This record gives sequence, structure tokens and C-alpha cells, in this order.
Amino acid sequence: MIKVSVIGAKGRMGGNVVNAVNQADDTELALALDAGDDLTQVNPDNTDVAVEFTVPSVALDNVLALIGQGVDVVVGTTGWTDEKLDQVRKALAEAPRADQAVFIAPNFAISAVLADYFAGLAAKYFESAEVVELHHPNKVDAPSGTAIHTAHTIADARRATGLGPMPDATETDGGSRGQVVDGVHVHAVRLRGLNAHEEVLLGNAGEQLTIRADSFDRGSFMPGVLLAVRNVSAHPGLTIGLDKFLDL
Ligand SMILES: NC(=O)C1=CN([C@@H]2O[C@H](COP(=O)(O)OP(=O)(O)OC[C@H]3O[C@@H](n4cnc5c(N)ncnc54)[C@H](O)[C@@H]3O)[C@@H](O)[C@H]2O)C=CC1
Ligand SMILES: O=C(O)C1=N[C@H](C(=O)O)C[C@H](O)C1
Repeated sequence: MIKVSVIGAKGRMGGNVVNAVNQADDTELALALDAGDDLTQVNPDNTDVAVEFTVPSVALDNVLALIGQGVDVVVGTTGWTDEKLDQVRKALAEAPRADQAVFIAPNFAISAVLADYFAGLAAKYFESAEVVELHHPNKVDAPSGTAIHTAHTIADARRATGLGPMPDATETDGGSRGQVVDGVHVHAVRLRGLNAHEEVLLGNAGEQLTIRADSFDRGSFMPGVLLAVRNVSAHPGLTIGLDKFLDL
């Protein structure tokens, strides 16, 4: 049995992870912690893998602490920058165990992982590409971690094939053109009734490809979370993206 502690256990995602861990045959719940609880309770005696779903402002500190306490970590919380990721790598290099592992996924839903992957395949064939993400209005960060990741995926594919900047004659913009991430415009919608959705729009003269992923229910993330829990310890160091654990 894999002993799993959940950090952010009272949250929308954390609560689902607690249920998923309790229901799976090969995992058992160790600790379920939330804001105000003592994170130092988590250690290798009670926990194989800690799952971190909190808020972007605290996730780095939690992950650094968990690394220092000798456990492997699966992270779903958003807000990761290159600087923060470097801090995680540094902490792993100094971790109590030489083979310690952290896995971070912008999105655990197979639909979103494939949408990102397909966007990377398609990007080099299109002159224009933009990302629209649509979420529930309780989400604290914009744009979504998934949309930022997809923008980088598109930008990497365009760079690799020598594509330059996208055509855009905009001269005045009060913000309607969205946030530019790695040269890709990203637009965020917050609407009651939505959960987590992303559209990648790719355009050429006279044609358009739309790639869309919809997570209607947070249960859609749980197979990916359990896949990460089962695989993280076999991948020492920092791994980013569920595609690394899939046969893509
Ligand atoms: N990677 C993925 O597939 C997904 C990622 N997310 C991301 O996961 C994060 C959490 O999302 P939700 O569950 O919807 O948020 P939420 O607001 O429902 O839950 C966050 C929980 O973290 C707790 N918390 C805050 N500070 C804490 C601390 N210092 N220690 C322990 N717990 C603390 C809060 O009390 C709350 O219970 C967000 O960054 C979101 O974007 C959400 C869905 C899927
Ligand atoms: O906050 C959410 O809900 C989600 N957050 C993640 C993100 O920012 O990409 C993943 C998914 O979109 C749901």
C-alpha cells in the first residue's frame, strides 16, 4: 500500500483526493492536513507520497518543507515560475534521501494533457494560435496554470520550426487581447457554472483548428493524481507534466 498524505485536504481538489485515495486498492490515507495544521507531522514513517493542492501563494513553502522532511511529493497547485522550480531542484539536491522525487502537473485530466500535446503537434502548421481558458469564478489565479503551459508548448513548437511572431495589427488594447505568455495571447473567462475548460485556436488563411478540453467534474483529475502517486517515487528529481507518465 502507498501511504498518502493530502495537503489542502479541505479544499475542492484536496477533498476529492482524500476520497480517491480511500477508494483505491493500492493507496491508504495517512494524514489529511489543511491551513493551520502542523506540516511537520508528515514524515517517511507515516507517508510515502504527499499530495499538495493548496493555493499558489503557499505551495512552494509547503513543497520545500516536505522535501526537507524526506517524503516524495505530487503537486497540483498552480503558480510555478522558473525561479520557484529552481528552488525545488535545489532542495531536492540537498534532500535527506538521494532518490527523492517531486512531480508537478499543471493538469491531471487526460483530456487537458492530450489537448496540450495535440496543440504542440499542430502549432507548427498554423500562422496564428491563441489560448482561451474558462473556469469557475472561485479560481484565484488567472490565467490558469494549464493555459500558461499550453502557451509555452505552442511557443516551443513554433520556435523549433522557425515560425516568427503571429500576425496582429492591433494598435490599441485596453486588455482585450489577453496576457501574452511566451508570445502567445492567453484569455481567461470566469463564469458561474463552469468548472475547467480550455480551447486552443489555431488559424491559417481560410481555415481553423480548434482543440478543446472540458473537465466538467473534479473527478476527472483523480485518475491522473493516482497515476502520479503510483509513479512519482520511480522518478527521482523534479518531473513536470503528466505526459511524462503516459505513453505519448
Ligand atoms: N493540476 C490540476 O489538475 C489541478 C490543479 N488545480 C489547482 O489546485 C489548487 C487548489 O485548487 P482548489 O482545490 O480548487 O482550491 P481550494 O481553495 O478549494 O482549496 C485550497 C485548500 O488549501 C488550503 N490551504 C491554504 N493554505 C494552506 C496551507 N498553508 N497549508 C495547507 N492547506 C492550505 C485551503 O484552506 C483550502 O482548503 C489551485 O492552484 C488550482 O489551480 C485545481 C484543479 C486541478
Ligand atoms: O483552479 C482550477 O479549477 C484548475 N486549476 C488548474 C489550472 O490552473 O490550470 C487546472 C484546471 O484547469 C483546474
